[in-house]
Amino acid sequence: MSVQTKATIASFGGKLLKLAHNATTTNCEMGFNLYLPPQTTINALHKVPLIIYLAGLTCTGDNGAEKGFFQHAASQKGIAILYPDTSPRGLKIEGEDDSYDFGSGAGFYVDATREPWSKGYKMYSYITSELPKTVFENFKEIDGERVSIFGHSMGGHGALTLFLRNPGKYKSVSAFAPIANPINCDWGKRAFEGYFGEENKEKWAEHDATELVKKWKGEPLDILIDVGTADNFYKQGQLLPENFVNAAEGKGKVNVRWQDGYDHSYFTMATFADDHINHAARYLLEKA
Ligand SMILES: N[C@@H](CCC(=O)N[C@@H](CS)C(=O)NCC(=O)O)C(=O)O
Repeated sequence: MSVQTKATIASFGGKLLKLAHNATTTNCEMGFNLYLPPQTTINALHKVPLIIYLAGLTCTGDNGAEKGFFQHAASQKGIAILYPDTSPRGLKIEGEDDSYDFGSGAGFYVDATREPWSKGYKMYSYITSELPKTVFENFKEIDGERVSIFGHSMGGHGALTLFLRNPGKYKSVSAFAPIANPINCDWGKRAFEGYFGEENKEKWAEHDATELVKKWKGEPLDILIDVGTADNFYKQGQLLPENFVNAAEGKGKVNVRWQDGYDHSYFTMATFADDHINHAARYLLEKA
């Protein structure tokens, strides 16, 4: 599985690589970004852990890499960052590019079971399996045994659900403004109806962080979540973090920090980026 390098950009002493590969799960070429911290160039034998950043609606792998400021702390800690795209592109499915919250840019990190989306909208398999396998094969400086995950909005939903569905696969999880209970908000209902079908409510629950956390039987949780008090999507009831916190009662620590005056944008993420990388670093470096 070869990877094509489109650009190499110096960033915080390391390298941000703009890459692409032909993915079989999503049936198209997928672009992604990979940040290699300075530790990998200083000593090629030094293996670094990886954190996967899942972006939100309308995003590609570029948004987090260019506006999240995650490379700052990652370069200090010696952590690589993988920035995937949020959906397949150009599958020529009717209506694919018509709305910002469904289809391209809105894969919701699920494997669609409903036609025609089931042809390539397999972002769950792509993120949990095909993409990391490709990265570990092509970049030997990354330690495939030490991987964490985090994300924003739709990507926060992705990070929480991938972590909760795969106990032990990821060393830690955190999120900015996650869609924490998609089966009960408009964004989630639209996506799950489209990708799974209206009738398939069991499948909906399998990809809902609030439903999943109720069933959690793994290690005590330690989840960091930032939500801005000026986040319009929170105010519209798209995020529902309180439902997640209530459902996680007795399962460990869910630290929701209400950030006064902050909105849904990348300014919020850039501001608290270091905290999320440091949260992951505790599990990827100190407890590993
Ligand atoms: N276009 C949508 C908003 C979409 C949106 O805010 N997307 C967030 C993730 S949910 C984002 O990160 N956008 C890209 C950016 O800010 O760089 C609207 O106008 O309501």
